Parts: sequence; C-alpha cells; structure tokens
Amino acid sequence: MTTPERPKEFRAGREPPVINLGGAEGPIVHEIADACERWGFFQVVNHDVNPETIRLFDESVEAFFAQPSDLKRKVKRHADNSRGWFDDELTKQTPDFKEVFDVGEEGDFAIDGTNQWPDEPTRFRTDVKRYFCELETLALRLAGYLAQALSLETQSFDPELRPNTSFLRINYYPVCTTRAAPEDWNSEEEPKPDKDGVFSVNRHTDSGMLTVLRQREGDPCSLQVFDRVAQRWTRVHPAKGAFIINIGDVCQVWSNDRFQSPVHRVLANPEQERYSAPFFLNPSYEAVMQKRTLDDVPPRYRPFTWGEFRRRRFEGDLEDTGKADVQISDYQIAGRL
Ligand SMILES: O=C(O)CCC(=O)C(=O)O
Ligand SMILES: [Fe+2]
Repeated sequence: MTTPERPKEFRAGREPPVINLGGAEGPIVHEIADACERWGFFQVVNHDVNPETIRLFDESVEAFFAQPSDLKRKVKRHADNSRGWFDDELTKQTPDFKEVFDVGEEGDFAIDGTNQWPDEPTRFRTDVKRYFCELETLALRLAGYLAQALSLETQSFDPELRPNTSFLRINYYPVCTTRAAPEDWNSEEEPKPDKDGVFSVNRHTDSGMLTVLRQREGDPCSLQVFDRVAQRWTRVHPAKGAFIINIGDVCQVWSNDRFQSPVHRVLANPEQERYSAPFFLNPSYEAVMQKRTLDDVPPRYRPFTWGEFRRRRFEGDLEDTGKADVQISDYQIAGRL
C-alpha cells in the first residue's frame, strides 16, 4: 500500500483528510465516516481513474473554453434545457465569476434536459463522455463506502442511485481583474468573511448525494470549506493526483443529519485562471429522501422525492421570485433552520 501524498501546505487536522483508496476496505470506511462527521469533505488518492482519461479530458476542456463566446453560445443552456454552456449563474443572489458547461448521461431527462454537444473541439464529446463514465464508477463506489459508514449494507443506496440523474459541471474561472479581489488572497492568514470577497461561486451546499471534484495541479487553490468546529473558512489544498470529495444534501437527509452537507465557496482569482470539474452524483427522480439509518433517532425530514426537489429548484430559478431557492431545510420536521 502506498502512503497518500499530502500537499506540502497540508495542515493535519486543520483541513479535510487525504484517504488512500488503494488499501483495505475496513480502514477506508472508518476514515470516510470520521471525515464526514468532522468535515463533510475529504480527498481520495489511488482512486483508479485512468490518468490518460483525465489528460484527454483536460485538453478538450481547455480547447472548448478557449473558443470565442459566439461559438460557445451555440450550445447555451436555456429555460427548457439546463444542460450546455452558460456564464450567467447566480449563487445566493450574487453573480458567479465563471463559465460553465453542464453535461449528463445521454437521453432526455424530464427535469434536467438533454445534452448539447459543440461541433468543436471534435474530440470533446468522446473525451468528456469517457471521463463521465469513469467518474460515475468512482462516485458509486464512494456511495457504497458511505452506506457502510452509516452501518448499512454496501448496496443500500443502489435502488436510488442506479440509474441516476447525475451530471458533470465543467467550470472555467477566468482571471478576475474587474472587481476588487480579497486583499488577503496570497496571505497565509485565514480569508476574511464574505463581505470582503469576490466569488467565483458564492457559499452553498451541493444538493446531491456526493460530489467528486477535479482540480488541476498548479491552479490556484481557491476552494474553501467552512470549518464548523473552528467556525472559519479554510482552503482545501489538493493532494497530487487526488479528487476532492464532499457529501451533499441527499446524504444529509439519508444519514438523518449525522453527515452534514458542508458549506463551501470558490474565491475569484486575480492572478491566474482556474479550471475545475465537479461530478454530482444525484439520485433517480423517483428516489425518496428520508432517514435511512437504522438507529432510534426520530426522522428529521418529511419524505420527498428527488424529482420534486429538482423541479422546485428549477421553477425558483426560472421565476426569479427574489426568494431563496428551495432548500432541504424546507422539509425539516422541526421547521426551517
Ligand atoms: O470549483 C470548485 O472548486 C468547486 C465548485 C463548486 O463548489 C460547485 O460548482 O458546486
Ligand atoms: Fe459546490
């Protein structure tokens, strides 16, 4: 078994742990349970995703975003189809400083939409699809470990996750020179609270079961997780060859709040561009969100389906009512947090 390689800036205990997936299952499950209770975030190395798949994916992604905007606009997402390219997303009512390409499984997904593929680069479709498939395999393997971490059978979430409505988001964060950047960008100090920052993605939780995030080596380290214990934002320094994993709202509901969906955000980069690619493992539309753990703790959420949740999210997006998007806390039995 090889030792996981820690990033040189890694501060043990002050950042989510790096977990080696090349070892025995028992310790992996144990480490994942600890990481999910403490952070909701961890990194994985020795994950079996083919480095060549990643290299080809990176090349195609770079070539896609390098094209003029009018070419990218040919595959722009619209009111009836949430898949494709866009550069106009709001998170927490603030504009995100980013460009995005969203892609899911092939087929017409009633709520999410249908893939839109650009003509150029010609290899883009093949490279992205191969990457998507390998990431889905890894995400499902991690869902099995999460089930075990909750003292359930490995396959417990299979009925909800096979098939699924997962999607891959490919982010390009250009250099941000137009607005003031956080003054402590390069400092070793913890960044200041929200009001000082400019965000590529403002604070949020991911809504699905779990997210497998690719960051490139050498890119700025601008992902921050809110440390619930220390009550401050902390950066996640990517380990060499690692994927960064976080759990989402679905996992929070299934675990009945034992594993909480972590709040995170992405700082804008005043000096260097950045790419990232979160793969969101999302359940099937029929999957029911309700307590799955077998202890005596009363359920904290009323049951709802993933499809209902997604539909309400999209309706909120389209109507732009000025109200916050639907949240899982809307389903809490004790009322809204
Ligand atoms: O780019 C990143 O590091 C994370 C992006 C993210 O949190 C998201 O797209 O939900
Ligand atoms: Fe996220």
